Amino acid sequence: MLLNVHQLTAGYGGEAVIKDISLAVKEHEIFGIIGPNGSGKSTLLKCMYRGLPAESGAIEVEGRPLSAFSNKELAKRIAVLPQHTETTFSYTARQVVELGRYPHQGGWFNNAKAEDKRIVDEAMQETKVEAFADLPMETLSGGEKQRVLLARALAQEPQILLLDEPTNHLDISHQMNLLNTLREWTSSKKITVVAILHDLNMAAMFCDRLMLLHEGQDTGTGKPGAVLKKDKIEQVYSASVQRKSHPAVPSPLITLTPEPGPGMDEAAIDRMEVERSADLVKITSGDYWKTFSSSIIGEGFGWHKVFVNRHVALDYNIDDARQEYIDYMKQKKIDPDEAVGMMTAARLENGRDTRRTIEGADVWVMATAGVSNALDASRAYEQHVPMEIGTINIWIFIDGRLPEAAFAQVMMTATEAKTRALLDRDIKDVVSGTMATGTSTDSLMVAATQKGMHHPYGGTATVLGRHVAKAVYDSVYNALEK
Ligand SMILES: Nc1ncnc2c1ncn2[C@@H]1O[C@H](COP(=O)(O)OP(=O)(O)OP(=O)(O)O)[C@@H](O)[C@H]1O
Repeated sequence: MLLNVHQLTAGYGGEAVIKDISLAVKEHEIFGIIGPNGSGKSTLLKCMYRGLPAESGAIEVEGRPLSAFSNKELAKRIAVLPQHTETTFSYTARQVVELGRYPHQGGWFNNAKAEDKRIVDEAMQETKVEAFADLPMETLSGGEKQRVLLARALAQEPQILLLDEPTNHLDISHQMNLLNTLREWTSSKKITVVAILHDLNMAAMFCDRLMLLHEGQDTGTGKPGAVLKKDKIEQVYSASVQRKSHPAVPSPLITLTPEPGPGMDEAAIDRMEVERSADLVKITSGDYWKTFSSSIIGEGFGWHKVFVNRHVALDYNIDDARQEYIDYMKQKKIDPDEAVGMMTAARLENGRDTRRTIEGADVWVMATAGVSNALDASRAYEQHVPMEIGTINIWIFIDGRLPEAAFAQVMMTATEAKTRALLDRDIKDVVSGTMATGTSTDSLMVAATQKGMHHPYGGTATVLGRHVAKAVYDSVYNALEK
């Protein structure tokens, strides 16, 4: 282990701020320290660079006690980016970076050698601060200063970089750049990073391991996914959070949940406004519904309050259908960010809806069903039918609270019920002649108020699932009558 901390207790004026902390940082890893304000993160980091003596316990670098290193020896191994840096003299940015070479020099920096110059240049390039080289530090912005100080730490060519909130003052793009650069340096420059980070999501994405401090104690060290547990974060930070997966990388994503505002009133479904014409069916709600949808607009999970099913010609074929739909919505004075939008070539007036309010479930289903391109899913691989907007579009509104898994279960339940309606209406695959299970362009949306009755599951074994299934079956079956 490169850096070992054994049962460290330290603080100020005889009062322990961090208690019995042990950790071992491996070579070339990024080790993150997280925790609320005042939990002792900076105090722990200070001990690691000998900025604060330990009351008890020990710290070793390369197996040697920290106290055994001369200042210069230590500075060749450890560079620090502290939280607050006051520069009393007026240095230019370049002079500040040159200070980083001090531990490697025989004397002061006026005898800087070519090698030092090269390293300073490189550090300034890496942190993109060459443009401010000759400007006095005090004229730089907070983020620019931060990058110059990082260049100084880098110019020190340390094995270990200790960073106290390195992303402080940096905008999101520079935060991302810095953390990407640090990750890259762990392999290209073989450095090891210990960083205090406030942004839990950045910490999760960039750190190999995290330590979560709470009131000076380690609440657990490990991989980000293991440390950033919802219950633990809520307890340590006294905040209500949601934990999800990052949509693009395998990393947890922690989001704050604000105190609930004035919620939806009772009978949310009854208060929705329905507008019907040959061109569109539009349902408007005063409140946002949590939606899970396969639609062209408002797809995936989201929160929406306008629901549009739009009629298009059977030969509708536009390259950028999404953009065309957005333009259509704008023309109709509908905000596409607030809307779920589907399209169909089926006649909207043949659409059917079913309301079921029994056994505590309150479900409303609307379906339009065109079956010109009905097909048997098990035979679809044989077919080369051009995609038409035939389409069975189904909307399911639920006045209740559902976890995300229940949204997926409701989708399955609804799909099964839809298929049964097609079988009972004797709808055939237009190519194979076998029984159709759907059409090639069906769409489905589940919307829930996320208030009131809790429905943990949405399968057909549940009250919710049974009523969704029946309402979908009836709506699709009756819509197919025409
Ligand atoms: N020089 C000091 N003298 C006395 N008390 C101090 C000193 N520095 C910090 N403390 C106290 O030690 C506790 C931990 O502070 P520390 O700076 O280590 O917390 P932190 O987790 O880094 O907080 P933050 O997220 O706010 O930066 C705080 O209660 C703080 O007031």
